[in-house]
Amino acid sequence: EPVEDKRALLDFIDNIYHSRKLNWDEKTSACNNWTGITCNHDNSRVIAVRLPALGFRGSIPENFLQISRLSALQILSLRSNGLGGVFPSDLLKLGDLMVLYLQNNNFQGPLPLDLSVWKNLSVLNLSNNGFNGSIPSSVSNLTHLTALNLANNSLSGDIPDIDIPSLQWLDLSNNNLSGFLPQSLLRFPSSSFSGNNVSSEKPLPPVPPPTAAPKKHSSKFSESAILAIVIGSCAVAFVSIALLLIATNWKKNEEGMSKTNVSSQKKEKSIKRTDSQHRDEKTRLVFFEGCSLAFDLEDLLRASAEVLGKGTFGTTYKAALEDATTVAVKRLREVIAGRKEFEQQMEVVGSIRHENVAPLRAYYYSKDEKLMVYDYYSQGSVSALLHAKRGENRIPLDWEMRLRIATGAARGIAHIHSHSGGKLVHGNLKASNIFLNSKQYGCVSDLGLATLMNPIAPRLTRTPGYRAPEVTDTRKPSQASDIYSFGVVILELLTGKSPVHASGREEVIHLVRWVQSVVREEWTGEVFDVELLRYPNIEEEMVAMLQIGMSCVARMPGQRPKIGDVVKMLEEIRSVSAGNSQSAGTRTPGSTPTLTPYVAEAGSSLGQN
Ligand SMILES: Nc1ncnc2c1ncn2[C@@H]1O[C@H](COP(=O)(O)OP(=O)(O)OP(=O)(O)O)[C@@H](O)[C@H]1O
Repeated sequence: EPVEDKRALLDFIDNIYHSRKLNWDEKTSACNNWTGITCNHDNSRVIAVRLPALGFRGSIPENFLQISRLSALQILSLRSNGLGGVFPSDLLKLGDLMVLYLQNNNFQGPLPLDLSVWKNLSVLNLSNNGFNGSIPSSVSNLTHLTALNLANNSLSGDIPDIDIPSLQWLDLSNNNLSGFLPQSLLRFPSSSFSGNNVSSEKPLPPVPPPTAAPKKHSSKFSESAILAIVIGSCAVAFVSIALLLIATNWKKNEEGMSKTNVSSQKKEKSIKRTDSQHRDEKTRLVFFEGCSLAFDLEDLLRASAEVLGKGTFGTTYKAALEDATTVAVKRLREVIAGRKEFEQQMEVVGSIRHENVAPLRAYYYSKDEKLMVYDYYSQGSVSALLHAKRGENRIPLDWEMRLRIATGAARGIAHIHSHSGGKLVHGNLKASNIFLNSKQYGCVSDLGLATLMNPIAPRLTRTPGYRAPEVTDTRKPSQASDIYSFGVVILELLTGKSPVHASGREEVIHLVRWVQSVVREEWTGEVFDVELLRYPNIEEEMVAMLQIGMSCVARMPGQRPKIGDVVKMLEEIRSVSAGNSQSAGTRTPGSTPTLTPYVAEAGSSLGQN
């Protein structure tokens, strides 16, 4: 047990107001039981203290770090608390510190003049406080710094020449800084300095791009590329520790246990000591794009991880990263694929960049844990947008939006279907896997997992109604079955009904069969969502979309259109009607396009049911 470290922590917590209770008890093991505490491999020292958003008030007790107490600390997070007072000078005793998060507090006064004690510091985030005075020039002595965030303070004066080649992420915005930008900082985007009075106009020779800059896009992953990205730009040890801890933490939460996984701590230690050849399998967190550098995932996830829902393939969590970014982390269950196959598939999925496909940002694979990290879509999925109950902050989806959702999603699917030599299949299309991109077009997510999963086990949780009739537990999804599932989504957008839903008479209705039978009875108008009836002159467009949806759900895979044709047909809906827009208001009754071919097909497929 790290007796002195434990004492220091208890002194700290006893002398500061905090609104959230901690389970720190003198009699229990700090290394194994205490929230927010991580120890080294033999539990002799505390190496990380993460206490975000605990409702601390007041200033950090002075001198709580007497000689040698907590001196092995590498990670300290006290972010998002109400801590005030001047910069806690005790922290300058922590010579091993690598990550310091004090953002979102009420600290005041100047920054310490001499920062050079932090010779290993990699991430420093002091943003959103009330620090004033100038930025100490000793910042340049932090030669291992990769991320520096001093945004939203009251810092003034000139910006010092922070010539640190390892620095990849810098934010000094919204202070009172002035003067000229030093040459060493011209490589950072202007947003790093916005909200100040600094000028970069001084004529200066151009600076070559930094050699240690993160690789922005990486679609091909050699071992060394993965390492370069992860170690070079992301402070790998922290992120991997973080993931290990999230993993154990989530497990803990689920199992109601509160035991820290000591063996993973041992692994974490070995990760830091070893190089690529000896990399433990648990270090494999792979980012697909230059990652945000202050990415202390564990710290942030633990503060605000929230379950978004359970799906076929696992549970998805919402997690806040660094204050502004939020990600969705999908924790996969029932993966039957081996490591190699899994990684290969992730590489394929992660290399897809298209505005209508939700980008996979990172993944993590270990024997016990498989995670996928996506952007978080705050508007929620199309399923949520369509089916949320009235009053639940629901914005009704107007017709334009439904058209954009269908068109965008179809373009995304077309991109997926053209990938990998035309062999890639989405495999899990449904409204809860379609989101809105920044242009408010549909954007498909969650692709390419079907081949990695146990086809039998997830049956219980599979959302019914989207699966093409030919897809069975032994027959894997195909591009044609994607088209069927997408057809169901189109029908869902048109009818506002879930693919399988209870009718008033407690009867289960299958959307596809219901639409087919209504159309066959020539009551076409009855299928459309009542919410759409308030928009004038859209019947023609709705009927055109219904025809597309119905062709996609044809019973025989060979009869379904290819996605390229679906995209074209969807795009034509608008361009045709845009051309007609003048006459639309004076359209004569009876000019609605006929449904005859689809009625015939619907009839025959119903017959086969
Ligand atoms: N990136 C994201 N942003 C916002 N919400 C998301 C994100 N990814 C998933 N969700 C939501 O979280 C919930 C759970 O998603 P998840 O993908 O785990 O299950 P699902 O979509 O219901 O089923 P499946 O596992 O078959 O995809 C769903 O409501 C989904 O819309």
